[in-house]
Amino acid sequence: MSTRRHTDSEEEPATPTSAPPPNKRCNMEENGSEAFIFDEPKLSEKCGPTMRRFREKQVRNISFAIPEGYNYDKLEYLGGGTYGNVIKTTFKRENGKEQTVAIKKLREPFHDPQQARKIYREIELLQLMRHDNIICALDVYSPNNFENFKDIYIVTEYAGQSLFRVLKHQRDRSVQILKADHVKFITYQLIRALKYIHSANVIHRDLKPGNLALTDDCDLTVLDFGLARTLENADTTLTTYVQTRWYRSPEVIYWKFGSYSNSADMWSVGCIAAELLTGEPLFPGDDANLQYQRITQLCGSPSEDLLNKIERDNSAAMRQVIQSYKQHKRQDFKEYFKEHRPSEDLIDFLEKILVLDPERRLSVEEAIAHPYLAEFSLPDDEPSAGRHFDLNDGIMRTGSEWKKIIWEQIKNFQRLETSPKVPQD
Ligand SMILES: Nc1ncnc2c1ncn2[C@@H]1O[C@H](COP(=O)(O)OP(=O)(O)OP(=O)(O)O)[C@@H](O)[C@H]1O
Repeated sequence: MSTRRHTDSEEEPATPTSAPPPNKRCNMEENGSEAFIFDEPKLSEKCGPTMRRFREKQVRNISFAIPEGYNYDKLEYLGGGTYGNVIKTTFKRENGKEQTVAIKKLREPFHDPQQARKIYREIELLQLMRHDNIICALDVYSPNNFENFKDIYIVTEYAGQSLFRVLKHQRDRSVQILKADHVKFITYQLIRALKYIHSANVIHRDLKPGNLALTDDCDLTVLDFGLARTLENADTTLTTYVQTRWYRSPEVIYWKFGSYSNSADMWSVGCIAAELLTGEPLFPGDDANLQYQRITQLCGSPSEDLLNKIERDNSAAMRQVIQSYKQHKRQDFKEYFKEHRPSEDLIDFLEKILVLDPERRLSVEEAIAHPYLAEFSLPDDEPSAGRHFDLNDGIMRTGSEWKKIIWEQIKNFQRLETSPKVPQD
């Protein structure tokens, strides 16, 4: 049984209370956040794409529409990012069991066609992805009618504390919550999820601790597909804003490299695994230049071979710019990380992922077979998607076209057995 406490979200730690394996479990205490208790608000008339009733609730001055059937008494604020605000609540499943969920209210979903397309992708992927370590949508709704369609809510299973908060708590309190076995188990689950994601021909593009959640048992879930795209998509103008910079690969920040490939996600895995080991972000550059310096100080400046590839895929001018930066030799990883006493396997794993040339970086298939993860790896239980996901979102569409498409997407949302039932009269 987990020991859940409910206190302020900034203060509360997630603390593993027991050693992880042999059964691949690591107890983590998980916190709640602020609880908001209100007078009972009225149920609306039936409205929205699926004709449901809602109650309006304020959380941190943000108005949330809570569908009939959900618990609206106690809403906890989980956080807000670029694309929305998230609260936690529950609903009763058909079997009477309480399901804890995260409800994300998207911020200005129809601000522009690009934003609308991101939302479309996210809702599609949240229905297509079916994997233990990947979040899936239980419900999607809007309380608006088509004429004033502006608010979209996505409901996912509550997946636990964000890894960002666990790491922040470690730093703030100077405690070590994540021990070597936790680091390995978290990394394994991340790679297991990525194997599925890449096999579907999807790149996540925004892997970072804030997009990973951990349960009390140290089960990891990849959240948030807002920036993901398929490799087949014609939209190949890949801008550098796509990922939080600290976890972004050098080929994404500094030079275009062939087409943007899923090895960029592997770079993020390397940064996350190193941060799990040390407790500190690996390349926390305040700007793109400082970021580049930090990367090359550890991983070395581009080799002649890589420079040739950069020139081939970009221009001679780009090569010159890169050569004009201060040149660094690759450091000895064993020496660099020695105070954290990593295993030889972990050092080898990091060495093979934190490689500037994406063509030489470990692929997800190679990573899952690496000796570092052998303790957890069960090849028969590491599913692939079995097909490429085609999002059919490469066509340029206007804002109002996206509005119609997303309205239909919500109307036709594929409910799961664990989804809340829409009350019928
Ligand atoms: N299903 C979920 N289970 C648990 N926590 C969640 C879930 N979905 C979102 N969260 C948490 O809610 C918070 C806000 O999420 P959101 O995706 O809006 O922002 P973010 O990922 O922090 O930032 P950004 O979107 O700018 O990258 C995060 O701390 C995230 O971990």
